[in-house]
Amino acid sequence: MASEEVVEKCIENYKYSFRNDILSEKVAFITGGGSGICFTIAEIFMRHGCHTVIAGRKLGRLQLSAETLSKATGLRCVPVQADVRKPQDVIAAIDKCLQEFGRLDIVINGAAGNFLCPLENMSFNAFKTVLEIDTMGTYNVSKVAFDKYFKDHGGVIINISATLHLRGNLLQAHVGVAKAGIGKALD
Ligand SMILES: CC/C=C\C/C=C\C/C=C\C/C=C\C/C=C\C/C=C\C=C\C(=O)SCCNC(=O)CCNC(=O)[C@H](O)C(C)(C)COP(=O)(O)OP(=O)(O)OC[C@H]1O[C@@H](n2cnc3c(N)ncnc32)[C@H](O)[C@@H]1OP(=O)(O)O
Ligand SMILES: NC(=O)C1=CN([C@@H]2O[C@H](COP(=O)(O)OP(=O)(O)OC[C@H]3O[C@@H](n4cnc5c(N)ncnc54)[C@H](OP(=O)(O)O)[C@@H]3O)[C@@H](O)[C@H]2O)C=CC1
Repeated sequence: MASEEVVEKCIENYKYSFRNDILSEKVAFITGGGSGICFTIAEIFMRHGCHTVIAGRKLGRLQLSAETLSKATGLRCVPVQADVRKPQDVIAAIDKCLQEFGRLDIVINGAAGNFLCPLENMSFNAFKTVLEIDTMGTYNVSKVAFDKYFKDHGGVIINISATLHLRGNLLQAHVGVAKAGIGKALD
């Protein structure tokens, strides 16, 4: 692990609002599950009986997060390196999930990119990068999950959006556009 990496922490004294086995033996594929909000989504799913695959670009952090999650919950968490902008990575990652668990029930599209930048200073590539991660990444993962498993077995896709696109938002026009694409086109 690189020394600057933040070690994600699980919830202390987790209190159940739903039955603790409500996701028993289900499998969730969670992009962005190595950190932040989606790490905690993975944790809560696991506390309710769900095995998980967490996907992102930084394998070291994913491995550490998977160990932390499995230790806290007693469930399996498989870390997979994949850049959601690259269809071949996504195909390999969903294949890995199906090899490990033989099923897929839930996809969480949480991988995202953001930085604060006025539009007047933003490069072509900066704007494109955020759209490719958030919007195209969501499409890529959803398409592969559907083609490889959901088409025949059904399943649930949850896309993590934001409220940035509902009104104008200073310094985050790129993310507003990307999240609007998720909200309007893919829901
Ligand atoms: C929430 C804002 C996030 C960070 C800002 C920091 C502090 C926040 C302070 C206050 C917050 C205030 C309000 C927030 C309110 C609401 C938030 C709502 C929604 C949040 C949505 C989120 O998605 S949060 C998740 C954030 N997490 C991440 O972004 C992690 C992953 N990010 C990355 O990997 C990189 O940041 C990346 C998105 C740039 C992608 O990496 P990579 O593919 O390696 O790309 P690069 O080659 O590095 O860059 C590609 C082009 O983008 C240009 N670039 C990169 N950073 C900046 C920058 N800071 N400003 C301007 N341009 C930037 C880069 O130069 C490249 O362009 P070129 O033309 O040079 O090629
Ligand atoms: N934080 C906030 O205030 C808000 C967040 N959101 C949304 O919630 C979700 C989680 O955000 P948050 O927890 O803050 O962010 P984090 O920065 O902790 O998480 C972003 C995750 O996305 C992964 N990721 C980024 N780019 C790629 C890529 N190209 N391929 C695969 N994985 C990638 C990162 O992993 P890695 O670096 O390993 O690739 C990281 O784990 C996002 O969808 C965000 O837009 C919505 C509203 C507000």
